[in-house]
Amino acid sequence: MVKICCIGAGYVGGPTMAVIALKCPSIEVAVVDISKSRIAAWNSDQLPIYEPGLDGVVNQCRGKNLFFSTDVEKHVSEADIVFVSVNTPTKTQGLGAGKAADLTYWESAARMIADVSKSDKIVVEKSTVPVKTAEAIEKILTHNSKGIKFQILSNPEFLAEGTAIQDLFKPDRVLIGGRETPEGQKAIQALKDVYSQWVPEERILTTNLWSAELSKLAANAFLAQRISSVNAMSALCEATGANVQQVSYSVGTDSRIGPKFLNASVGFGGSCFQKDILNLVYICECNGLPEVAEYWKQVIKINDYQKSRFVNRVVSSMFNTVSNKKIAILGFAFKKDTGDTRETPAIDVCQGLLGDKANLSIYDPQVTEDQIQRDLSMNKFDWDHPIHLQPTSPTTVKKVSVVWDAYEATKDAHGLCILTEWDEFKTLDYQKIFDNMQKPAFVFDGRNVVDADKLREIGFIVYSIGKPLDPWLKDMPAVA
Ligand SMILES: NC(=O)C1=CN([C@@H]2O[C@H](COP(=O)(O)OP(=O)(O)OC[C@H]3O[C@@H](n4cnc5c(N)ncnc54)[C@H](O)[C@@H]3O)[C@@H](O)[C@H]2O)C=CC1
Ligand SMILES: O=C(O)[C@H]1O[C@H](OP(=O)(O)OP(=O)(O)OC[C@H]2O[C@@H](n3ccc(=O)[nH]c3=O)[C@H](O)[C@@H]2O)[C@H](O)[C@@H](O)[C@@H]1O
Repeated sequence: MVKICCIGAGYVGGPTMAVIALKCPSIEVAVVDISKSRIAAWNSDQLPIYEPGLDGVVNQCRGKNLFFSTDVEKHVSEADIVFVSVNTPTKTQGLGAGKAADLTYWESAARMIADVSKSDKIVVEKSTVPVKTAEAIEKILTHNSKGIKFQILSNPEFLAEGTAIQDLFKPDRVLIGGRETPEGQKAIQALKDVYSQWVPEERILTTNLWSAELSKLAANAFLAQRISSVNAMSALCEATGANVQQVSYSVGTDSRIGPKFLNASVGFGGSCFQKDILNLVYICECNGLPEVAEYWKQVIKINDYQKSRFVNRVVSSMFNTVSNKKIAILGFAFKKDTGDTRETPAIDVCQGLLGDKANLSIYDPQVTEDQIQRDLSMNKFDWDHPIHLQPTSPTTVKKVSVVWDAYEATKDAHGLCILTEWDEFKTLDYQKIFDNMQKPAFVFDGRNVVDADKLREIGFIVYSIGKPLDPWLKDMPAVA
């Protein structure tokens, strides 16, 4: 029986391995992690991450051919294929701080693999890593190998949170990069044999190592660039009276451009887009390509601009001050159908409003009070380290309350901001909300989820990102 071990039981390691176990009953899959609480949660009814459909997959395989364990060394030493899906955060100190990937966790995993291995292994990069990481890993493994042979493969993951299970069941493609030697090709074939249990042959792409590593950074950069492009247009739409949804639709019907990923928003979030683009920028700089680095940096600059533009709009509309005004925040996760708050635009928007002395009342159906308080008090990039290494008791932000209901959040509020596109925000009783708010009552829709015309009929002053402005808002320009 082929044995797979995955180091890192996070958003990628957990769902990916659960699907491999489900689709390949003849393979034994162990997912290991240094975080005891995470593994305990994977072994309980309350999984550590919220992902539609994940419970069902885990329940079908756990205890049969899918195991979660903190016994990292035992499972690595027994495995034929070792996936590494650990954190690759942005460096916060030293050379390349604020841009380069911090490979501390990767390196310690590689050293441990070399230490405990007693048989030949295929080591698979599942984490997103800088180009040429495989070469560094190869060096660590071969210098410490005691004669054992390792083949390194790059097999980046393209799943998106909230749709992880369907993305894994029906991926657009699976990408496997390996050495162009007979041993490298044999390793590629071994991994192909795993995926081909459920992924059509033509969707399994094979390349050299560096193309696979770079393709992952490139794919995320292209996706994020689309959002920054449409968000840049949203600012121009507001200035000219165009409607960004109509513009996106018109642009996206060109088959060369395509309709997906053109929704204007308060900004993109998530653990990877910013981190991976910064990483790409750093690689370009290291390779003497400052113009290319500058090009990709703009994607992040526009994203930051979009978030601060939103905050300025809120403040300027409300007579240029939100000091001691209650502002309701609906949605804190970085997108709907996940409880993940890593790099969520809500953090920057909330911090911007707190900077103007607002009182915030926050509601998100999947994010806990503890998580929100941690996010609002944590230093940039600290969130991307294993949970047990993060600050344990961050200070509570006093002007923030977290409630479990949208009606409670909006009661007596002067304004409400929609920051995540949760479906339930479309069908709230906005008449009831209006009746219980201070007047004039404002809605700032950062995701274009509400029917602005209906809300205006009720009496709200409505701002919808990228849409023609209410006369009220036109008279109050948001100048920083
Ligand atoms: N979250 C996502 O949707 C996607 C993430 N990625 C990439 O996958 C990688 C992992 O991301 P996530 O799963 O989101 O991170 P995560 O933080 O959810 O999980 C990483 C896990 O690795 C564990 N870990 C760290 N060092 C370890 C070690 N030496 N031994 C054992 N366990 C260790 C941590 O405790 C943590 O549970 C990153 O490189 C990320 O860029 C790629 C595609 C999608
Ligand atoms: O490497 C990764 O981590 C993953 O990053 C993204 O996945 P994810 O961040 O989970 O979610 P997305 O659906 O891409 O959304 C990212 C952010 O962009 C925003 N977004 C997305 C689409 C859009 O049209 N407009 C928009 O503002 C979302 O609200 C969210 O804040 C990619 O879509 C995945 O392919 C990739 O594997």
